[in-house]
Amino acid sequence: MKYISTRGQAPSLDFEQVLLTGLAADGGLYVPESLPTFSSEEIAAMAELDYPQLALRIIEPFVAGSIPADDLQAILDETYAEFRHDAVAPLVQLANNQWVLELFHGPTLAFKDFALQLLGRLLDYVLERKHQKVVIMGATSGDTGSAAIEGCKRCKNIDIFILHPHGRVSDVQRKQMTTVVGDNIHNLAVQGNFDDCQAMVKASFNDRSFLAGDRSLVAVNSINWARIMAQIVYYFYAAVALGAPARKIAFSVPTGNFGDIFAGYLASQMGLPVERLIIATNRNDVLHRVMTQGSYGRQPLEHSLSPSMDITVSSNFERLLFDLYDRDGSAIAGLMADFEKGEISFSEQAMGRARALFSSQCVDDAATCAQMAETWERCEYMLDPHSAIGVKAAIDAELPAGVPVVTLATAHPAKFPAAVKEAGLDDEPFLPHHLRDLFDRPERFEVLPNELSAVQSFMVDNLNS
Ligand SMILES: Cc1ncc(COP(=O)(O)O)c(C=O)c1O
Ligand SMILES: N[C@@H](CCOP(=O)(O)O)C(=O)O
Repeated sequence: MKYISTRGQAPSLDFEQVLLTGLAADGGLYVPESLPTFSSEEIAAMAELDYPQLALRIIEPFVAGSIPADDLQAILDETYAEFRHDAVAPLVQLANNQWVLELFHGPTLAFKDFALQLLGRLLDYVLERKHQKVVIMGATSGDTGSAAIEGCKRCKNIDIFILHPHGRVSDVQRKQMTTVVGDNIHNLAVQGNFDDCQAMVKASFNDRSFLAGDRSLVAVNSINWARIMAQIVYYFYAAVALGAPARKIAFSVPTGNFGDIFAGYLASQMGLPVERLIIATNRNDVLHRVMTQGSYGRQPLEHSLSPSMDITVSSNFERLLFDLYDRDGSAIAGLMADFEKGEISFSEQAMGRARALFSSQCVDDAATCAQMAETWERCEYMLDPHSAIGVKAAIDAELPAGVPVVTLATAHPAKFPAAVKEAGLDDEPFLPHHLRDLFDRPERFEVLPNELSAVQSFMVDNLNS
């Protein structure tokens, strides 16, 4: 399997190379040159597989040539054995044709664990064999950071630097990152917002010269292809459990960086019968504006009750654009250059293609709280604010009668106790046992100004030899 850049000017890479990088040299994002596809019979047969077996079935074609299937299965078994639910990603029914797919049973209580606990192990496997050390740089609005640290903390060939917006992640999210102590783990609280942190990460990938020596810079954000790849699996898992391929399934996906929903798009391109992908945003609604107005522009970032989705530059949207524009790298390079200068508009043809599969909804904080309260009162089911945005969008979506809609429940409510309180729920969310003493653990993090040079100097000064 070869991977090519969305901007058409970078060398193509194999899986091992794409795992060990971030942005392509031309500033684009790597995508597979072609996708594996599954027939209806093959999809029906997936019902027999448990989660790690299904993961092998979906992931193996993307990895082929880099990691032998037996080794990959062992890595997948170990990764998902760590989850706290036998089904790994259980489905819960909230109402007729309304389901949630609980993606928060991993060690750090968010869907990021599905990809990042695997990514850590894949990196460890590859780096050990290559006797290579790398530097990881990642930006987080709260969840990627802890999942990446948890996934990589055992890898002695990695130094990991995670940038989070100072004071803008929940206390639980911050503690989950900053209480993991190790010489190779560095938490940087940047005096800016998530967009600032993500821009610094991208700038560092675009010019890696600040890292003297031969250490490669590796991404843990969803700009790394392996992140997206791992997230395709649970779309198949949920859809098959609800009767695919004999019937179509819709998904509602709380969206920020467009990584999770892009994985759903890929599942549909690989043969899964998907009726609709609902882009559910908080009031940072750049993607909802794309769908309703056909234009994409920068907006001031607003802080909301769903902080992990406080994002206004949605990285992976470029990967979808690449397909919407017939995989024309120079068209994408042109669009992204214009986006740097201001608002861009998309062609009628591109928007028509997008609207054939995607719809969107923006859910503000008041509606988020109302949905959390309604679901709690009706089924005693506690949603986290991000998942509540997905459920609200699922309920409001106009779908053909009888089509089940699955909302991806992307985080555990105990990560966001303030939002649960604000929603007026008469119960508290409890952290699972392994995190019960989280607030007693000592923290370590560095507060840095919102300046690239300060962040890069910190990284260089704190690299382990
Ligand atoms: C809890 C939670 N839900 C939803 C999202 C949105 O996912 P994505 O960025 O892949 O669109 C994120 C992170 O961005 C998240 O942390
Ligand atoms: N919500 C994310 C933001 C980063 O997105 P990613 O999927 O590109 O890593 C977070 O919690 O950090």
